[in-house]
Amino acid sequence: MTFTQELIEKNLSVWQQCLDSPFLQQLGAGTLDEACFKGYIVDDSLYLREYAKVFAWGMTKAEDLDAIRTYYSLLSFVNEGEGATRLVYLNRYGLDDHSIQHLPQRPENLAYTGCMIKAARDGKGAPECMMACLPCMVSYQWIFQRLLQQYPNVRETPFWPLVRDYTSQSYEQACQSWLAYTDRICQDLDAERKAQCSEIFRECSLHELHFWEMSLQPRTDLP
Ligand SMILES: Cc1ncc(CN)c(N)n1
Repeated sequence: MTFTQELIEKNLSVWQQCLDSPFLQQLGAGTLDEACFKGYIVDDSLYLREYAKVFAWGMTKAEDLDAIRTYYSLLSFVNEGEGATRLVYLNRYGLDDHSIQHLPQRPENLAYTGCMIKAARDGKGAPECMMACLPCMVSYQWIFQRLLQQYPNVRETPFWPLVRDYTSQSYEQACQSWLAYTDRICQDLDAERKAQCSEIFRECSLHELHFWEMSLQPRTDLP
């Protein structure tokens, strides 16, 4: 078993709780209150802005071009894929990127991005940076593939563009290459550093769960 397979295995129960969260179950069934979804889209757009900063810290510590290429591919996926989908939803709700920038991240969101940025800023290098950003990318692939199996009719709901982003073959391939890169850079780490990496991955998986739980409440500061 590779290091990342071990990490995923250890955190599957948390990812399963994400999948079982009322927000995602209602999203799959198409019954989710759109006010909650709107709040999620706003918080997630703010989250993705902060997510980019994780790689800014990672870049300052990069020791080779492989690290920079991997950060770049993650960032461009987030910007061109996820960011674009969120913008379509923001527009549907009469909002845009500019009009939400002054809004605060809700506490669970802020705690998550703070944790990722700290891991990349205070960590020794690429392994810590990848640990902070992988649960975000890979848990969504795991969760949304299962959600689509459970609720094939999600295709007929307003939430399909979001689900489609994380269930495409190209997303799966991208996740596989980010995982393979992470396994390569972690293979010679000593036990202590592997344990620290594992802890970052765990914390970020738990933050994912808290983000889904937070999203069941609508934001109260949107027009
Ligand atoms: C909070 C969160 N976690 C994960 C993803 C998927 N990259 C996201 N957009 N937002």
